[in-house]
Amino acid sequence: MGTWCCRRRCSRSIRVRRSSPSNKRLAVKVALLGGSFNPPHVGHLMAATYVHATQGVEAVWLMPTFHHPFGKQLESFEQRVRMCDALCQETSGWLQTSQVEREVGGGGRTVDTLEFLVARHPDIDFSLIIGSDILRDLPHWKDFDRIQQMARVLVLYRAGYPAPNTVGPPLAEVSSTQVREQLARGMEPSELVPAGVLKVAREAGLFGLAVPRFQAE
Ligand SMILES: Nc1ncnc2c1ncn2[C@@H]1O[C@H](COP(=O)(O)OP(=O)(O)OP(=O)(O)O)[C@@H](O)[C@H]1O
Ligand SMILES: O=C(O)c1ccc[n+]([C@@H]2O[C@H](COP(=O)([O-])O)[C@@H](O)[C@H]2O)c1
Repeated sequence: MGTWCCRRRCSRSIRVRRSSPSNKRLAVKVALLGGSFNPPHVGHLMAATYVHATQGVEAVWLMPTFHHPFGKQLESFEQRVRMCDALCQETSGWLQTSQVEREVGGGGRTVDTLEFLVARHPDIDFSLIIGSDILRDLPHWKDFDRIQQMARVLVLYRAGYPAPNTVGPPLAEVSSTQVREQLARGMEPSELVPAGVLKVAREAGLFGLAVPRFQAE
């Protein structure tokens, strides 16, 4: 049995078991959590952990957007990848960052990313995680029907956004917007963001944070 990694240039070289492509029952199951991750927070970690714990997937890939389809202004892709990697450090290795959206390029539409991933990894069964807040945006997504043909879509109940047919209990009431607001007010959002993620943000001076003048070697 060989090993298999989330992508050729995975930002973290964690590997999971590889299944035989000829035996669908042994296919690797991977859930994708796409997002801006500006910054990643404990809500993302809880969402990924819930899916990993209950939905029979071996890995969850965080997929930071390269070009946001709706033109959101974000910190650089590289810094968001670094923060996602720091979030992944909170797990035993089943949570990984995928930089696939940089590779796919284009308008950052999820259907295009999925087409790319399905072609690259014929031996993987993909699920797509979305929070229930996203449901209101779906009419503006490109080809959501096609997405549903390629992946099982898991709609998690994001606290504050009740909707029919969500999976699981309400998850944390936390957002990147709330984190950015706290940082802008000079607060330390240490209850919303893992310390390792905040460290990356501080060291890089993201979200208007002052870059420390002296950093330990
Ligand atoms: N607290 C949460 N509970 C459940 N799902 C979440 C939560 N936070 C984010 N998600 C889901 O994670 C995905 C990526 O979210 P995103 O990176 O845009 O974070 P966000 O907190 O919604 O950011 P922002 O406040 O900047 O809009 C989306 O599918 C979103 O619904
Ligand atoms: O495919 C689309 O048309 C589409 C439109 C808007 C958003 N998305 C994706 O939805 C995910 C969550 O988006 P957001 O705005 O909550 O960060 C992220 O992976 C986006 O690329 C996808």
